[in-house]
Amino acid sequence: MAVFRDVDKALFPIKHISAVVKLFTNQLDGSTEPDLTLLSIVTGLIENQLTSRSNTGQLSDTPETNVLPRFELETVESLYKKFHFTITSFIEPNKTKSYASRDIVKRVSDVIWNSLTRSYYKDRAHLQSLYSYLTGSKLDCFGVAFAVVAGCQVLGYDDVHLALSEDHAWVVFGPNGSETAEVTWHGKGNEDKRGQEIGKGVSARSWLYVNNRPVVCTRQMEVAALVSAINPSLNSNVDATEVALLQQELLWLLYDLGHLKKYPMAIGNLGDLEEISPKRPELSCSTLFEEAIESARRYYNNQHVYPYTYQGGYYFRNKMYKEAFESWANASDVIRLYNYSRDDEEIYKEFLEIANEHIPYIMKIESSGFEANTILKKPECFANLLRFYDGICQWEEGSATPVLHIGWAKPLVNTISKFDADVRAQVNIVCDTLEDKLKKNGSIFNNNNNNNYEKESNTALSKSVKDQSTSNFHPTIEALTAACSEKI
Ligand SMILES: FC(F)(F)Cc1cc2c(N3CCN(c4nnc(C(F)(F)F)s4)CC3)ncnc2s1
Repeated sequence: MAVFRDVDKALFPIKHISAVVKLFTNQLDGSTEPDLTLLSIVTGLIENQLTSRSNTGQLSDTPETNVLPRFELETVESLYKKFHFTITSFIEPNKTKSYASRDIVKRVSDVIWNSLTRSYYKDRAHLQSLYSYLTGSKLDCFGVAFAVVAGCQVLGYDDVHLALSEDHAWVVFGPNGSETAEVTWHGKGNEDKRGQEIGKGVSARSWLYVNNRPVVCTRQMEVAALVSAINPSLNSNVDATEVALLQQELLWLLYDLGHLKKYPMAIGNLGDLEEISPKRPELSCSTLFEEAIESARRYYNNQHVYPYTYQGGYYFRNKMYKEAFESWANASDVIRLYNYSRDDEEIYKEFLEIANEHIPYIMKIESSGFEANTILKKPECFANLLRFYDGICQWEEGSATPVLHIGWAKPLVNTISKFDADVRAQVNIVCDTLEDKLKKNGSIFNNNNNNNYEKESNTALSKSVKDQSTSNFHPTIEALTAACSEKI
């Protein structure tokens, strides 16, 4: 069995974060494939020891934060052997160096699936690593997919890779990763689709499958995924500083090696950590959020929402409200081309919180004080808000499941009415006539497949609000702005 290389064994017993960074550096030096099983056990062991109630007292009094409790090689080795035995006792290794088959992938998924604890709280923290699987027989949705890929690596199927959307994970395999397979569950109360191909049904247009633009991982990006999945939370208010520091150091290592280039969420995670405790002043967290957006635009056809909500959240926390509106409007421009489905709850909650918590909070602040430079006087803020709401309306259009309900309307109208008439008047809303739309989008009769022609229509509002740009507002937004202008 592939035991550990001497250069890695020499780092044990691990007592310091720098030893873990060294282990990852060795594993990522390009001499062999990084060992997903080894790295997931080590990070899981550290995370679980430092975030479980048992030893919160021990470490907090050490002066420097990088000290860890001793992690022995034997502990890691015995867990490694246990995983190796679990997988190879059910499935024969790939002696012929062939591609994995759907049957093999499904059987590895079954080994993991059938060895999990019968029923447990799936959304709990710290259930993402092989340490959790091997010591507690518990994994979360991401953890099952990761374990399947690690299991296939143990068997010698190096064509099986992790594919990641913003809220789901599956695997690709075969020549050029041309085959896809579900290997884990998603959400609550949904029948799992393990073994099936990805996104053939109505789910094809749902955000959950990001219009078939997932992050398809290399082995090194799978290491980035396990590092991103490290969860430093001790409880909902406190993080274990050593775990957060370890995650940040490992993300910088992966960033410097170029393994985050095509992984927007990992760059966003690093941006969040840098905002809390900057390690690289020359690379500000706002630059990292911009890089995440650039990556999503360049490699994923701008079909991902989170890069914009990472950036919007940063601006909001730092009271940069005008910039936050622009990020959120850009996030909305992504979601407008999707059809909302029941699997998209996570992103629905994200937009709901922005529309019904963050924006009303900003309106309250901006309209209470004597803010000389208030955003209520800025037409581009009004324009970006309309673009934000318009995207959500268009998201709903042609979807089987409604998005908006009365709870959305009150904050929406409240927000729009906070802008003075003269400010609103500066936003040119020139709507196409129907024949213009026909010319631009082809026959209206092809919209029987749930308004696809509306899905293609581009809202030109993103252009400067001053020029005579045309825009295709959703009727709701058009009516609302018309109602406002009547009030002038
Ligand atoms: F595999 C699944 F199913 F878990 C889907 C994935 C999620 C995720 C992630 N996340 C999810 C999004 N996430 C966000 N944190 N803040 C976010 C924002 F709202 F501020 F944008 S989004 C935390 C990290 N970070 C790295 N990789 C992945 S792969």
